[in-house]
Amino acid sequence: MSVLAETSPSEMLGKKKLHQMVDTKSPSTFKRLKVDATRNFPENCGPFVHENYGTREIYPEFPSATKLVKVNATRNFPENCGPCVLQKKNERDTQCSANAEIESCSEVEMNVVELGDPLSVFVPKDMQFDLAAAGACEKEGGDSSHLNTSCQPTTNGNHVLKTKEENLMYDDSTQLNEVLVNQVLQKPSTDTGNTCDWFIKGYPIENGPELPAIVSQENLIDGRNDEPRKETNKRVQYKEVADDESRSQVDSSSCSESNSQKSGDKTPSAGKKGGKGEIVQEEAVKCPEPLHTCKVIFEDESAVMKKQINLGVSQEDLRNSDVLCGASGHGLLTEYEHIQKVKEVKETLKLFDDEYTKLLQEDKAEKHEGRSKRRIHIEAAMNLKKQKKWVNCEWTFGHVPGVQIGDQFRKDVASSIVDSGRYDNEAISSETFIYVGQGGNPKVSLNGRVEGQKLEGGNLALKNSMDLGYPVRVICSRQRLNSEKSDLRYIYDGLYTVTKCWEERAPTEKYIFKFELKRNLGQPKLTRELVSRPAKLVKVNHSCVNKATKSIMQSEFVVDYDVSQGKEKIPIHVVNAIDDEKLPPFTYITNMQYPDWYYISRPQGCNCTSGCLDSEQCSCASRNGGEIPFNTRGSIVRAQPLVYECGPSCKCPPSCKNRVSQHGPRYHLEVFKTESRGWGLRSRDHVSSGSFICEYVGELLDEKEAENRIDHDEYLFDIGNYDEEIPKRNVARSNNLKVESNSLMRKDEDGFTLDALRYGNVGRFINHSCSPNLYAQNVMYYHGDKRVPHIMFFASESIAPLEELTYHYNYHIDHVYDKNGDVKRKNCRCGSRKCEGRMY
Ligand SMILES: C[S@@+](CC[C@H](N)C(=O)[O-])C[C@H]1O[C@@H](n2cnc3c(N)ncnc32)[C@H](O)[C@@H]1O
Repeated sequence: MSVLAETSPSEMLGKKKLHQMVDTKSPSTFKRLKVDATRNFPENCGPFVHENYGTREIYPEFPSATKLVKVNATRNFPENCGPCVLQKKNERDTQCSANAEIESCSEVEMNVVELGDPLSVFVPKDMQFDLAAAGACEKEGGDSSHLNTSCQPTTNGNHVLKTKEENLMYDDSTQLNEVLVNQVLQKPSTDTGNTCDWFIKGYPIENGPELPAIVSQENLIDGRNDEPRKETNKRVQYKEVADDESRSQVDSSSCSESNSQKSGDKTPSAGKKGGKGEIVQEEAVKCPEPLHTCKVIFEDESAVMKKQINLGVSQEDLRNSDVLCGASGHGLLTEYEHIQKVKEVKETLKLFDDEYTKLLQEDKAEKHEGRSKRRIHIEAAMNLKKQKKWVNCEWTFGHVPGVQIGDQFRKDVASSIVDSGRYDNEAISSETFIYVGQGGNPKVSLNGRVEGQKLEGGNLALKNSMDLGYPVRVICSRQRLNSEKSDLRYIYDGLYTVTKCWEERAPTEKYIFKFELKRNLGQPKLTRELVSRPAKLVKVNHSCVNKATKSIMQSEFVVDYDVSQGKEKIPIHVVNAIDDEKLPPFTYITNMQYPDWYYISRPQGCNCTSGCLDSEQCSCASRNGGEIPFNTRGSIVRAQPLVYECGPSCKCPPSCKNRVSQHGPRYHLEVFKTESRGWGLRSRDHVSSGSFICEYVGELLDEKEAENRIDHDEYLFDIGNYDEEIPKRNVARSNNLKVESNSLMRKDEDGFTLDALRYGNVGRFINHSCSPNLYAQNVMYYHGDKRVPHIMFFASESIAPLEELTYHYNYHIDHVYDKNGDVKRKNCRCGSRKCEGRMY
């Protein structure tokens, strides 16, 4: 036997194996060690812990707990407590935080979301355009301050992804691209009374009656172009839509009888069927009230339904409409909405300007008296907020509705952007620049201490934007020559995409993040009247920069785009920024490989057809002490000796909330080469505490076979060694449901081992750390043999993106032996402050 307790001489021959943690950090599985597993689960440490700035608060939602427990948030597994699970969004998660953001305008401050916060970048003046030289900003009164309070939901990744979907709203599942345009406002046209003059952008209507009075916005755009717009051969046809269906897709309450009648006039659908390749239009109703939902099905995405309404908006405004150029982040604003937004924003800017000017005068007077410390732009913004004059309070990707390229603002703009101007950004060309991440800037350090930048806050957000391909708004700053500092102007430059990001050593010797941003195509240029392009173009050789600085994120370091070869739902990249080594070969498997001799016994499943909602009735929950061990977000509530998930023998659906780890990894995991520990594993996403990471999958070996493999023991993992004891207070909740015996009756000779050397999954790359952020959880779901539980890794704390994922191997020093019975030693290189120096 490989890992031996002090006492048994017969066990002095054997191999080293990997083990789950057995100390206070996780349930015990360690063979032949006497470990009191119950001390992980004391009576006084309840479930459902909520992290909030060091105070973890029990979340009463599920199942029932009401007390507050103060826990040192930096510890993985407090001695008396299981893993801490984020249960409830904190206040910042759910509320518009524009106040706080505006108040804290000191440097680049971008709201951070756990995943994918597309954001705005402020480009400081030293790489900006010389507007004064170009004669811009001459009109004092014409410049407006901008008050665009994009209150970003500072929330978890799921929310943001959802937001993205809400904005994109393309449904690939349909044969035709289907675009749901929410809240398409339809107001009475001034010249036609209660009618809505819809038109289809740019396409000739061949099959089907003509639409009335089509004044395409695109025609207006074409008018400014010398180039004639190409005619397309796309045909527009209409699908027959039953009145009922039509009405239900628009707002039935507001579009009643007259709509259905007029749909006969306006929708040339009657009698025509939408065939393959046809555009199918399903709305074309006249509606005196705003529609709430208007369903439009297009042959392709570029056919955008628009509405021309005389709103007193000049053609100039319309020409500047970048929606028409496809530059909008989501491209789904109708002309009407856009024009409305432009008006709205302009009005708000004007109000802000007035308020700002008023306060400026007051301030000047106070300064004169030597008593002013006011931040008037914030005051002005807050005054407008009180008057409920803020606009664009929803988070949106892409352009801010109503803000057009070239718009100038007097002071700090969207809540996500704050003046910087002190970072060494570099312009590469008129379309590309290198943006330096936030933090670690000696120019802004208050205490003179300069620290390396971290992949958090705005830096993380930018990286996420890169990964997700989200557009980033860029705002440039400039100060007019010979003008006062208060006359700093910001100019909206449009959308950019983060194309690269890397880490490099700054002159301060600290590491900083750099991001390459490229201007999105199809956007109106900042014209010469507005800006002149940067005078100083600094040429940077990217590859040199990256190689010299050991970039960890460049695609050139990706040695494999999916080590799982499509077997996992989310591809797993392999990156090596250290040397030229490739990943040693192995066969990727996603399920434990059972030997022929092993009999897979089926457990008795639950009968909950509706998804184990009633944890008191579910027999799987009863095995877990009457509780579903996961919260509503699928995070494990606490470490347990054994967790029972529902499985193939259960009647509940795959979506049952008691099936978490069996669905495989949910995060973008990445195998990467470490400096001194071979390959390791990390997540490109933020991981919240209690989240499932992956299983440790390998060949199942019996004791004898494991001994045979002692010379190649790097990937051996002893399993099934644990004391199963469910805390009494939980058992008490199991009512009269049958609870299986908790006694494991484990004998040493029953030992099983997993070997992931030849066959394994991503779990085989997880290294040991003396300060781990994962723990190994025994989970049962597939079979009923408790000697062979699944080894599932869960996060024992929140983990930042790209932080290495580790667990404690739990070797006992001087108790790992080689084939000859000699003690084996291995130094630990986990690098943590608590490192014990030796792994075994
Ligand atoms: C399961 S493998 C982990 C993946 C491995 N690093 C690789 O390259 O495939 C275990 C082996 O990784 C190395 N290792 C893991 N954690 C380590 C640590 N903290 N210090 C030194 N070596 C470590 C040891 O060689 C160990 O036997």
